[in-house]
Amino acid sequence: MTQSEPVTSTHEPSPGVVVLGENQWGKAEVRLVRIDRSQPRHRITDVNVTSQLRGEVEKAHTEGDNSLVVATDSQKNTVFALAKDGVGSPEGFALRLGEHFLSTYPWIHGGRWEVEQYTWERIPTSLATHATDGTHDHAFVRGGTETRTTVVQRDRDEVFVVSGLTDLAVLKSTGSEFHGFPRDRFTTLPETTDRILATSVTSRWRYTTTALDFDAVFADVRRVLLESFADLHSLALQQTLFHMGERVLQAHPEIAEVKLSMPNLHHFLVDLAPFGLENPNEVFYAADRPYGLIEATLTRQGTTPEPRAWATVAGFC
Ligand SMILES: O=c1[nH]c(=O)c2[nH]c(=O)[nH]c2[nH]1
Repeated sequence: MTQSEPVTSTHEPSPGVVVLGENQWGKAEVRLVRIDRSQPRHRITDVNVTSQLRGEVEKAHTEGDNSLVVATDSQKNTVFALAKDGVGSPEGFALRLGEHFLSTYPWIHGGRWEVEQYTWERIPTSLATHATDGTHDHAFVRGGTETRTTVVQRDRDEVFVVSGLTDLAVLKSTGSEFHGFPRDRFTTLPETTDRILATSVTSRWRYTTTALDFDAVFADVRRVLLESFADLHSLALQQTLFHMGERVLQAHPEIAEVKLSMPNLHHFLVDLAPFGLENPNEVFYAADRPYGLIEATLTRQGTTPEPRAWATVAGFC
């Protein structure tokens, strides 16, 4: 082909029939807040719910036949209606949504339900009328940046549950080294035996059963992640990441795989020498970008991978 030939004229009509592949539909990010006011001491549940269904709906795509399409608006309404009886754990709520849709509609064979949960803590108070433990009965403050997550997927009777957390910000002011790495003509990073180690942990783990107290397991996995981050004298963020994931698998047989994504949030020592000042690891510039990005999947040896559980969970290797 020469440059003067029109490109479109060289194209043959595409052979073959176009068929619909994997598809799902639903309502994304239904922001649901439920207040349990059965006691004077209220309890708040604050979640972001995405419901998506999978079923025999080719004709909706190919012919505009909506007779089998459970409207995304109905899915949103179902999220609110099921919350009337309480939300419970994110995993429990997602499993209930799945059971509701599959038992209501015979042609729906599966789906995906994602729940993010935000934490609220009670505000301290000195009001004797409110306080049972020095905290308010119905006034809350958002707790940190951290979010609890779950993605439940169902394919008929098969259930996959991948839970986790995002944006768990942690920092060690010492107990971290990084040296021994290869040097070439572009290497400028000094070796260090004492640096700040800071990261924002995103982790997801795959459960092998649904017969769990999901809230209790989540709380313990979070504890293990924090303790293992703190405990290890780190020679690299990679070593810290592996230690954290290993401890989770050791503590929780009901978890088959752990994925971790941890940015290395660099803290650079500021050169105060121009001002005639020493800086013995005290004053740092906290850079927000670029950052190192360390990611890994950990499993027990011999574990059968389950790619379907992870297929719609983005952002990990
Ligand atoms: O813990 C670290 N791991 C690396 O791979 C790396 N690379 C780098 O420049 N600093 C660090 N720190």
